[in-house]
Amino acid sequence: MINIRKAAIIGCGFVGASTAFSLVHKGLFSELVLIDADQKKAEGEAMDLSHGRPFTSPMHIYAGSYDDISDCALIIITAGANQKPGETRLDLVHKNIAIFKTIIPEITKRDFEGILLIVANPVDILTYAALKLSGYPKERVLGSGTVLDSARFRYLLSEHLTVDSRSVHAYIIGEHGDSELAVWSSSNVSGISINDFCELRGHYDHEQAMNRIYHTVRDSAYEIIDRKGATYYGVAMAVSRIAESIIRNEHSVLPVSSLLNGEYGLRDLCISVPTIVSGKGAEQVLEIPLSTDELEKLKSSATELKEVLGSVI
Ligand SMILES: NC(=O)C1=CN([C@@H]2O[C@H](COP(=O)(O)OP(=O)(O)OC[C@H]3O[C@@H](n4cnc5c(N)ncnc54)[C@H](O)[C@@H]3O)[C@@H](O)[C@H]2O)C=CC1
Ligand SMILES: CC(=O)C(=O)O
Repeated sequence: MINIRKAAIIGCGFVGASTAFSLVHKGLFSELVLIDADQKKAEGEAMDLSHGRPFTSPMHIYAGSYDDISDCALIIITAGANQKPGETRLDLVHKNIAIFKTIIPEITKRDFEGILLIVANPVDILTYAALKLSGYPKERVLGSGTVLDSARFRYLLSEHLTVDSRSVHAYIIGEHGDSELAVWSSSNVSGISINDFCELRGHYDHEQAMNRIYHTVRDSAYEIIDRKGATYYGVAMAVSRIAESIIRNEHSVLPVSSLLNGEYGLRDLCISVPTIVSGKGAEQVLEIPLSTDELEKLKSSATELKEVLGSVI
């Protein structure tokens, strides 16, 4: 039986703890299980978060074990090494696949019937690994993908254009990593194409602005890691947004990472493209219109991921 009000977070480091904090504020769940290889860390986070309970909706937060997860509606996996300055996400693959090989069998041993949401990096590779290791139907395993990157993109566009970022509709797709791409061809502000809106706001040097914004988005994690050692607040908010769409069965379109089955001419890998996210998980991958150049970039991003998959799975 699934308890729709119950979730677990596996990995209570910077990202796991910040995700828990964000979920507490959303009030989506009434029970949150925290699991970490370092049990004391999970206990400390559960205590700290619980002390804020008088200020939020009632929620039982505790450090638990895998025996507590079987009735969860959602399990979020943030366990794994993070990037050190100069490391790419793909550099983490061997360490974090080894960690997933211990975590996923613990989950499948229990009668878990909910959704697995992967956040640890490299998220596209680990989402694929979780799918294969679990044997779950493809909808039930998704990665946070480029939801964070797309939020960074919308934020930077909103700053450039002095407009509310919620009115900016634009996606980063592909790998959550160095080969990701911006879908400029359909980017718009409330239906007005991005270049037209730029001109409305007095910006005419499209090429230069597009290059600057794309590179800033793509390199955001490196810039943050260089300054404070890790990124966690942005991703925590992205993850709780995905959780919200799952738990409230919202059918929101979010660029999560999930298994492609021929869409965009790609198959047998997990990569981010706009997807309907509902109580079923990654319910339907959408094929949005792409320019020839964007489709080529998506395919080359997929080729990079396939090469890594070939070396580890
Ligand atoms: N997808 C995304 O957009 C983002 C992903 N990340 C990724 O999230 C992951 C976590 O990052 P941080 O929280 O900064 O790292 P961290 O080092 O602060 O936390 C990792 C936690 O995982 C735990 N852990 C390790 N092995 C475990 C196991 N077998 N079972 C349970 N817990 C285990 C550790 O004890 C630690 O508490 C990294 O892979 C990082 O690259 C980080 C930011 C954004
Ligand atoms: C670390 C990471 O994946 C990010 O902040 O995008």
